[in-house]
Amino acid sequence: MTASFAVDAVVLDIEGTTSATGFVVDVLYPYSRARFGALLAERGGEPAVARAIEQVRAELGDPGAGLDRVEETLHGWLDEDRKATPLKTLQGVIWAEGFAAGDLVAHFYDDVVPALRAWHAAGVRLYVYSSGSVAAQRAWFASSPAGDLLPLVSGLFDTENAGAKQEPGSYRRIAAETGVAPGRLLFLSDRPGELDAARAAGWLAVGVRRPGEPYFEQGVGDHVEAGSFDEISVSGSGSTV
Ligand SMILES: CSCCC(=O)C(=O)COP(=O)(O)O
Ligand SMILES: [Mg+2]
Repeated sequence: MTASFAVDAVVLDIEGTTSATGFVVDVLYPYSRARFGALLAERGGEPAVARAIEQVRAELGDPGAGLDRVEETLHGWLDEDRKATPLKTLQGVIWAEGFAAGDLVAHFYDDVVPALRAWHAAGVRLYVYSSGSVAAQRAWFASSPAGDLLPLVSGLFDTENAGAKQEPGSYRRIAAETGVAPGRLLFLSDRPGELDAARAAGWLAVGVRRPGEPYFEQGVGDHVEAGSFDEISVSGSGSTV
């Protein structure tokens, strides 16, 4: 069954939606875990790293926490898969360098890249909204197995520049930033709480429910659902794909 939408823009979640959670957890997380210690010890003077360290200390309620405690906290958040902004910032720094070095290549489900190309060709703008930092998103889309997908993407949003993904205010902020009316924005995500927040902000939303993903069994609540991007038809300025 295909779900059809007339919209000006599609906003994409990454993990569980365009890409496999298993890849993120099994490949990207260990890559960052092995490098946090050196990043904190050697590059604490860089603005993004310094800000993230301060944010971890603030979360701990301990402004004097040493770097060992900061690193231990990051590892604990990784174990919990907590989408904490400073964790994501530091992962983004590490992953961007891993992608640039050719150590990492992003994962996209097979149905995703053809759909993104078709929607973009139909005049629909594409945005990303992920808990992964903007730096991580940029590197991810630039390093797909199908080549650089960034030319397809009009903008990138994360929990730092837009806010938490389960808050309707974040979606209002993104709508204002893109200049697209809420009813002409379609959000694709695997998480019901995110879909609820987008809908509360007046957006259209589709729950992407892929077998094997962590949220597959739970489902997407009362949202329209799709098993892949092949089941989503989007019409932009003229054509339908
Ligand atoms: C390239 S972003 C890496 C994935 C990640 O760390 C993450 O937290 C993704 O979460 P999402 O909001 O896309 O489900
Ligand atoms: Mg997700």
